[in-house]
Amino acid sequence: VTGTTYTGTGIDVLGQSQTFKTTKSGSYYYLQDSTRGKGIYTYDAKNRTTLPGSLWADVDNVLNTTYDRAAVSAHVNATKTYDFFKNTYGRNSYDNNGAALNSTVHYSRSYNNAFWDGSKMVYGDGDGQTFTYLSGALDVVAHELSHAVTEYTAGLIYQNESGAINEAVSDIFGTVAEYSVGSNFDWLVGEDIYTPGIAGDGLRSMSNPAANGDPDHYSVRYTGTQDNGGVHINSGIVNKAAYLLASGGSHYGVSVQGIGVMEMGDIYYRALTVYLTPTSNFSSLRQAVVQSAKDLHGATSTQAVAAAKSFDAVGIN
Ligand SMILES: Cc1cccc(C(=O)O)c1OC(=O)C1CC1
Ligand SMILES: [Ca+2]
Ligand SMILES: [Zn+2]
Repeated sequence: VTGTTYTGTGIDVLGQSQTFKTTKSGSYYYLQDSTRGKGIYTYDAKNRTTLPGSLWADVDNVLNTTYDRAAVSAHVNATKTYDFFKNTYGRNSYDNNGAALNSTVHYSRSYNNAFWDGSKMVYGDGDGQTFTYLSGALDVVAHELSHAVTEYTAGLIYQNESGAINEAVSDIFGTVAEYSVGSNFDWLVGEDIYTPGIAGDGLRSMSNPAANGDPDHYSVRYTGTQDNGGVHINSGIVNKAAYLLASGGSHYGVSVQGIGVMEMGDIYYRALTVYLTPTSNFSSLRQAVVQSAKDLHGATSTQAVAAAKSFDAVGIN
């Protein structure tokens, strides 16, 4: 809408008070932040499946109802993710040209899912057991937006090894975003909105993929056809390598020197945007990450050595 920028207030899915940019037009305040790129827009699907739904309109710029929470989280977490990519990597939205960030919440009924549909992020409410409102987690929002970044850069095909890299890239930047601009950092994915009745678990674990039954070494990779050839399963192998590169540790008898979360993120961002292609497999990912570490830190740097070791530790040559 065309209007005037205001600062709205509200409560998010996690019960935290938030402020965010809104646009007043006529007698409504809309969840439209016109201060970032071509804008951040949050829509309401009203528990149906027609997309994008209607731009979220509020009468008093105060979003404190239970129904409002999913929208507050989607808008705030999209804002935080926009700022993360801009401030950390100099990337202006997913297309690096300020593309509008569109999110839809209250999609369908009890929908245990979140996805990037090629032009917008879509979040279900969850069924209250397996998931609560999926926009409530920064690492989930950044995961979904990272799918868009991947589409505009490496274009990793969403199946088999290239698809597992696509998924791991989203888990990696979801976690780096949580470390950089979020709160309660951990190596779990989606912990803030997964099984609200159970503490300490996540949809996936990057530090210990096996905790969720996912592989943490190439020798135990999934080779079946489910999940587009295991894109959310074999991502555990790459997630483990990224975790080891950031935090260090010993795995399958291989010791890795940790270089920190942000330096790991910088290396994977360069690999994604400079070297990876739609058909990259795990072996080409190793080459891309090691080369990126050399580009950024030097051929014989600690970072380059650790990058190679992190792939040795998960059996990728
Ligand atoms: C919950 C869910 C189901 C299916 C696909 C995805 C997907 O976006 O790949 C998905 O969202 C996530 O994985 C986010 C990180 C928690
Ligand atoms: Ca997390
Ligand atoms: Zn994903």
